[in-house]
Amino acid sequence: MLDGECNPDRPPLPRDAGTHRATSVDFPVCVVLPAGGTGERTGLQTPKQFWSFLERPLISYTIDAFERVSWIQDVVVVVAKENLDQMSGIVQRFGHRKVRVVTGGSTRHRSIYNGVQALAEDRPEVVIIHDAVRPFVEEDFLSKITLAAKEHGAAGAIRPLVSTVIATTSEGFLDHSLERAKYRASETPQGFTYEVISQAYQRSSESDLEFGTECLHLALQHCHINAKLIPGPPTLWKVTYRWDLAAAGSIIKGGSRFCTFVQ
Ligand SMILES: Nc1ccn([C@@H]2O[C@H](COP(=O)(O)OP(=O)(O)OP(=O)(O)O)[C@@H](O)[C@H]2O)c(=O)n1
Ligand SMILES: O=C(CO)[C@H](O)[C@H](O)COP(=O)(O)O
Repeated sequence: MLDGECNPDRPPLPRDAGTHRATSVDFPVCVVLPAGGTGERTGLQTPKQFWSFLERPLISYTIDAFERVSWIQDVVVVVAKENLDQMSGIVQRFGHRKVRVVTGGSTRHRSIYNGVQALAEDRPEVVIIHDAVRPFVEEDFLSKITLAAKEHGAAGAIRPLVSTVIATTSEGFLDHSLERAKYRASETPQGFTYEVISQAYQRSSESDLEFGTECLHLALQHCHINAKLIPGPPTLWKVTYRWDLAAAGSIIKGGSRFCTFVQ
């Protein structure tokens, strides 16, 4: 069994033990973009991935960020059943040529699992998972995540926490607080060998799929893979609230000048 494969009975390898570190992506890579959510936290009717800026929906900008990368083969976009026609229309209208559209599930994990299953015949070396509502990801960072995923089995973007995380009692009082310097926010893109992500999902329980929020955790829990964590740029942030839609619109309309400002 090679490093990066999923063996739940094996203790994790020491990092970098006996592995060959590639410096460019010269193996098959596919992408899963979960876009099956409703965007409840925006308080808007239209799911955020379908909001348009300069007459183009947000999801199309995200797809474009991946289609521009020559070493990415296929992009599986996962959408809710009721948005399948709309998504197919977007693919046609904006000429997306690497995209396959598949039906999502009731939670983010279930949607991603459907996307991973859609790649069963391709069996790419690495699968990148990236929230459809993080449109500003760049090739340089995708390449870091992909190479680390191939080497370690799993890799993910992290950012410093902006606030301290505290636990509350059921009565709404402080229970305890975490030491902020020890923790990071987990973001996307994340990368996995196909073997790891498919096994991790196959071994997931209904409870994992219903309540879990972290693919890297599934790889740890079910495949004993400690993901390599790579600090990412602030532009990876996830469009979550209405305010974030306004910020995304400013970046898109302001072009690269704004991106340079927020780096
Ligand atoms: N059943 C679901 C739920 C979420 N997602 C996707 O997972 C990504 C990150 O999730 P989040 O920001 O939570 O999106 P929503 O679930 O749409 O937002 P909210 O939680 O506010 O409803 C989004 O691209 C979203 O479309 C998905 O593919 N399938
Ligand atoms: O970046 C992530 C790391 O796993 C996910 O985007 C995040 O966990 C999504 O969670 P939610 O759908 O609850 O916002």
